[in-house]
Amino acid sequence: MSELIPGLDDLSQKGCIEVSSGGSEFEWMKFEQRKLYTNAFIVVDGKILLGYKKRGFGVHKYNGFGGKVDAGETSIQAASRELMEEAGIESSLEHAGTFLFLIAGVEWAFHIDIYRADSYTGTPIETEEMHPHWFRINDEDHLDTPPIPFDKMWESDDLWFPLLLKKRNFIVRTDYIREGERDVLRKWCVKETSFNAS
Ligand SMILES: CNc1ncnc2c1ncn2[C@@H]1O[C@H](COP(=O)(O)OP(=O)(O)OP(=O)(O)O)[C@@H](O)[C@H]1O
Repeated sequence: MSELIPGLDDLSQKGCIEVSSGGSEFEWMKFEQRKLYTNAFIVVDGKILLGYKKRGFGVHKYNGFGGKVDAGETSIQAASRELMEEAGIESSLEHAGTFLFLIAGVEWAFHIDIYRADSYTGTPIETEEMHPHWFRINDEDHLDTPPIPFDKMWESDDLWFPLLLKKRNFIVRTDYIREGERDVLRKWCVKETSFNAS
């Protein structure tokens, strides 16, 4: 039985398989409040759509499309709204994972609901916040499309992307520190919560 991750629902961790963890020499960071965010990934025909963030938090990184959940909105409503605002597309999103992210210097914890979809309608467009690009998800197909640019993403993304791409559900906690201009991963735990791969 692996350690329960503090800050994430205990029940959802029951019977989970720990996929990876690190930074056991450090304590999990404390936090007083959490803010709800979303992050949506479209995976179609061997490719994933990521956006290059042009401004704000996580600027110059590639990521899914998402943002804060507004008052009066459910998380999935926020995820659909952000996907339209940031990429100009609509999609039927499925919940893929829950991600708790702390970073030294930010007083709240980011509680991020991660969504995925294998289809969408519309055409991805560049918006004020994001520039969309397709990346191949393996090295067997679409060799004319670049691979996922993990070196230009959050350092922890490659810990849970394999689960996202295999359609396995997961929970993740990552604690980061700031070193100068860099955000550095210090402690993490990734658990798979569903074992019914499709
Ligand atoms: C390791 N840490 C992380 N790993 C992966 N993704 C992360 C993340 N930490 C934040 N994210 C995502 O980054 C976006 C920020 O959203 P952010 O631009 O601040 O929100 P929103 O669009 O509401 O902002 P504006 O108020 O319009 O500027 C949002 O998708 C959120 O899920």
